[in-house]
Amino acid sequence: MTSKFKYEKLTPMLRHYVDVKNDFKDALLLYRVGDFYETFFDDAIITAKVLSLTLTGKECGHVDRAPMCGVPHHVIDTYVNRLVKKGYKVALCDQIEDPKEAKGLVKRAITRVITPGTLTDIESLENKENNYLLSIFENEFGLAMAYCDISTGKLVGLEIKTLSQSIGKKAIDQIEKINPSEIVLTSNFNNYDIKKYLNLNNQIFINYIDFTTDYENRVRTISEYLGKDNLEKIMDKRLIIVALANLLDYIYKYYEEKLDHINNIEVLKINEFMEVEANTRKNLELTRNLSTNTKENTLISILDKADTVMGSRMIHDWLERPLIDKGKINRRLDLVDGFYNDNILSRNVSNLLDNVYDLERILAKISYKRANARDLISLKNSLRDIPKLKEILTDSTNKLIKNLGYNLPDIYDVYKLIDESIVDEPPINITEGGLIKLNYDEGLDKLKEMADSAEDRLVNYENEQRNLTGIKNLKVIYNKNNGYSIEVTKTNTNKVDSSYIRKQTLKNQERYTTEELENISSMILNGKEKINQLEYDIFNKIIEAILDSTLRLQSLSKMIANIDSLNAFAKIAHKHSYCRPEITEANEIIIKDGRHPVIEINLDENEFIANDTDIGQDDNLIQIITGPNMAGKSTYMRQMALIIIMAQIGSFVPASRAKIGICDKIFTRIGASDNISKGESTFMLEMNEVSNIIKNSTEKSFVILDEVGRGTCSDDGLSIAMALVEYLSKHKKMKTVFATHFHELTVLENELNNVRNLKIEILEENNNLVFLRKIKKGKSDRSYGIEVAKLSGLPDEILDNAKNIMEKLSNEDFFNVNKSEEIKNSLEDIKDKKIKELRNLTEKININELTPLEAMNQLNILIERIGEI
Ligand SMILES: Nc1ncnc2c1ncn2[C@@H]1O[C@H](COP(=O)(O)OP(=O)(O)OP(=O)(O)O)[C@@H](O)[C@H]1O
Repeated sequence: MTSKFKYEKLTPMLRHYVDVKNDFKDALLLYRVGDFYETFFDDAIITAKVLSLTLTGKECGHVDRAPMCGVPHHVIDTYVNRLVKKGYKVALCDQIEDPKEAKGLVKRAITRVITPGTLTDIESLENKENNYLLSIFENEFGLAMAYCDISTGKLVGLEIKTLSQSIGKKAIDQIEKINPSEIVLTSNFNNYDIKKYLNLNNQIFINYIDFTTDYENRVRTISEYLGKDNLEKIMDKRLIIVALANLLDYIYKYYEEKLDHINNIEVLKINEFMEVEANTRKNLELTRNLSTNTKENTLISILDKADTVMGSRMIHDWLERPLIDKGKINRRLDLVDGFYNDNILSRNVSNLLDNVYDLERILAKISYKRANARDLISLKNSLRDIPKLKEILTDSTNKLIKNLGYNLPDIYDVYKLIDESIVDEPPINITEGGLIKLNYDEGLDKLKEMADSAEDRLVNYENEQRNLTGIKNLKVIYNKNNGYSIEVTKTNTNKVDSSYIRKQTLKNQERYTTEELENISSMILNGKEKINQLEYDIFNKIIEAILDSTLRLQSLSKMIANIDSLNAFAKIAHKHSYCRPEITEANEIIIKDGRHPVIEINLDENEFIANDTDIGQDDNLIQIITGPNMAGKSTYMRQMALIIIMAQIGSFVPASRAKIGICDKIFTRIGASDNISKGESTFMLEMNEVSNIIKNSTEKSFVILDEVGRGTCSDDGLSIAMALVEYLSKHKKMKTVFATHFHELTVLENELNNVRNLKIEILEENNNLVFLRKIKKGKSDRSYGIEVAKLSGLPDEILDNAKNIMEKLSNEDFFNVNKSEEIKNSLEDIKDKKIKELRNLTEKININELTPLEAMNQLNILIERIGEI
């Protein structure tokens, strides 16, 4: 508040506003006044600007009016979401007593504080992804994370215990996987790598909370909010206890009541999943496309064919964490197989799931008491077909599918409760009646009967008054401010009865009331008020009853997500002709007719050329791929990695046969996107990544190296690449594919027994290249860079000159003469050619035939051409 407004002189309401604001200085304060949420002073200026609203003013006890802006209460969620998405924290201050009963200023208090991680409005959230609030805690023993999606109730804890120098990197990989919208850190948090990462990713909202050394207090917090069973699960994980307690404290700072749907902590052991580091996830375009940063043309866009949003979120989860346990992978594959082999079942399951809404988020909404009757109807519709789903699954001849059906919890009672109580098309508002069906509550039915008879009385009374006065157009009307009145046109006022009491005079009408009308109207209005209140009470009881079934509903939504995800994998397997991979614990990857799942669907049928892979045995651990630019080297290497990941999340794969030896980690060193903003040069980044691969890979890892060594001059690059392959061959046993334009590397096949050469074939036809895209054993002779550059439309002059220079470079004598002299000569050649062209041009100009304008244009052209020499 600017100093020109003195606190003492403000009106009582604005003084209270300022008091509340002082406790929530970092938030925009929206303050309920009647049917509006209003905001004042500096917050009003910001809010008006961000939301493009009109900035007005309010009398405030000073000469100047206080800056003010407001939004209607029924659309508050939309406005709050917009503010939060722009990076603001918003505090809502509500009226907590009925204004009619208030003596003096209506009591108000903060009821919600909304930040990106605590957003719960279903409409504003990306429904196929979780919206996580993440808490990180680190001490000398390691680092822990606890994260929660308040809009679904998913709560996870994990610990990272590793060498302190690599803890930051590992934590950043997890942050990228979790993709939180908000992070809670303790005030003493000082991990340099993470802080640097968060600074660069400034779209993540950061909150600092006080650090407490009182460990017992942290334990008590968990016990209070999650109960003893959850506490027991993590009793030996002290780091998670602190991170989780901090998270719960933050969540419950603004939710007074216990949130029933946040009731279970899942402990994630990160070494039970395949390690795919952040840059590899990016390079392989698992969930984000490298060029547009959207989901378009990513692996998730292929895999996510779930019918429910819960299924979509589960597929996302699976893709973030591929499995490494053969049994677990096969359990998923067996079920996908079950759906794959029963097309009718798969289609029927899909049709039934299509009617299921976001059960997790509806349940969460019910839990934090923000559900309306329409949400209950969505819940009812989602539950309607569950018995049918159970039936078709248990009817399956496949035992595993049968079990999926048996395990589905029986939830018909919740369906029945909503079906019997809530009208089919209820209003959004839950305080104005019209929610509860007839015959559900005897008391409510009686009140409604009485209200109906009062309404009948009103109709009769209106007729009686018309007869009594002889005024044919006399009407009994109702409006919100004045209640019921008898309305008579001005021309008829002389006919009204003497018992009529004048209430309101309008331009053409006069409005009256009578003792009788007052009686009837109070019967109706009191009746309505009582009905609304009773309906609201009944609605809340229904909510409580549904909340009693929280655990069953949560287990149902998990199972639905699971069934949906497995069935989605079966559907895509059919659609794109994938095969079931054989999972082994051996070290080899054998793929027959493998395809790149994303590139193939962007091409016409059969246009994608399938290729085989055989890697991992003692004699073919390292494969050096040479071939022209554009031939398909990167595509081939990426497709191998994607097929491995797909197999390990339990999906069928784009191939006609695949034997996948489980990989513990996948690393890629692809391309060189500059990282100057992070203070690293392209070459430095390349070397850092290679060094990280060498340090962290095991014999179970799969590594892609794409053109390592190209970030520096060719002699240095080649030397590094060669030394690297030699080192990998002698000291490391991971499966490595290395695409390169250093053809000299292919000599290593003869020298090292685990190195094999592969090439991608092309045809040269009439001076043109035909890409065959077929991988073969052997080495390629040239890169055909100039021919490929020709396809890009580079000017002929450059291409011709490049050929010229290349010929000279390949001439052995070239190294004996001064290189710069050679290049200078070649540049002189170009200069001569240009002078010749200029002379030709001037010879063609006939000055006598040119208009002054044409002469000017010619002059311009000549000046430009001379400038090029
Ligand atoms: N097997 C294939 N079948 C059909 N088209 C393919 C195949 N492989 C690659 N392509 C097409 O060729 C394009 C170039 O492939 P890719 O980027 O893999 O070539 P590259 O050899 O790595 O090239 P460079 O050496 O220039 O990086 C791809 O974008 C794709 O459209």
